[in-house]
Amino acid sequence: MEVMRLLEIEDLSVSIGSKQVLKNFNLRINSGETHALFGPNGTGKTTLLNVIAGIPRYTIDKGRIIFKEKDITHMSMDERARLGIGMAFQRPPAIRGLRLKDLITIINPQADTESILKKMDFEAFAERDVNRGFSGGEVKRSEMVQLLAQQPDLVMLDEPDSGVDLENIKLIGDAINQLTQKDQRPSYRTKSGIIITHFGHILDYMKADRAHVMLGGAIVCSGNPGEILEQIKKSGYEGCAGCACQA
Ligand SMILES: Nc1ncnc2c1ncn2[C@@H]1O[C@H](COP(=O)(O)OP(=O)(O)OP(=O)(O)O)[C@@H](O)[C@H]1O
Repeated sequence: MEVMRLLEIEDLSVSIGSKQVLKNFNLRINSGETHALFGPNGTGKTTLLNVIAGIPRYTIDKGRIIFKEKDITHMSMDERARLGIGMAFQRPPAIRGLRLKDLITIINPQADTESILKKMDFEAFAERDVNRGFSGGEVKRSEMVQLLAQQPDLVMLDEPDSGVDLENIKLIGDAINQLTQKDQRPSYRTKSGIIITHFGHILDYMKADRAHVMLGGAIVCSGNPGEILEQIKKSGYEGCAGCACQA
């Protein structure tokens, strides 16, 4: 079967202010694959996801982002979302005056709001302003609710497990598996994901096909998620840079 390249990042260098964050960054994600991203604080993981989503505060110094065979490097966030890119942010803002159930309808007028809220055990939040006064774990579920409404082809999650309790992490893991079609046979899957996680807790509840270690704004090691986590625990991120994994 032919493998379809969903996302291809080619030799991407990105700065914010005077700081270069991503350096000659390369990554390819095929349709149906879910990748985990590890790396120390400040190494550029969030920057990578923000740049793929199209947040405009960054300067692209060189390189290209190709999504569904289109060069999206300079496309607006809206256009990227319409093309099928969705993201759950690490610290999304509260939106005063917009109820969560109305945001779901804006995201997708055809969305089955009731069943999405039920799936995330979030019915009680439907009438509340988006993320306003939500606890850290509730914000994560609110982000998942929005992604379930959007059903993106590439779902990007920035630390979906941080601050989430043991029961809700299972709900979030189930939702990620649904979004990335892990209930289907691998050859039938078309949806893909990128998940940033520090400790890998979410990986006990969802399936990732591949993982990468980022260091200094580039990928230094790639391979099986479980094996890479073990390697990081054993020899640290720097140890991964010198390991035998395929970079
Ligand atoms: N507005 C800004 N001005 C200057 N530097 C910035 C700005 N925003 C981000 N940075 C820097 O860019 C670098 C990469 O940040 P980024 O948030 O991508 O890292 P990260 O790998 O996601 O870290 P963490 O694991 O802590 O979330 C950091 O050193 C950060 O301080």
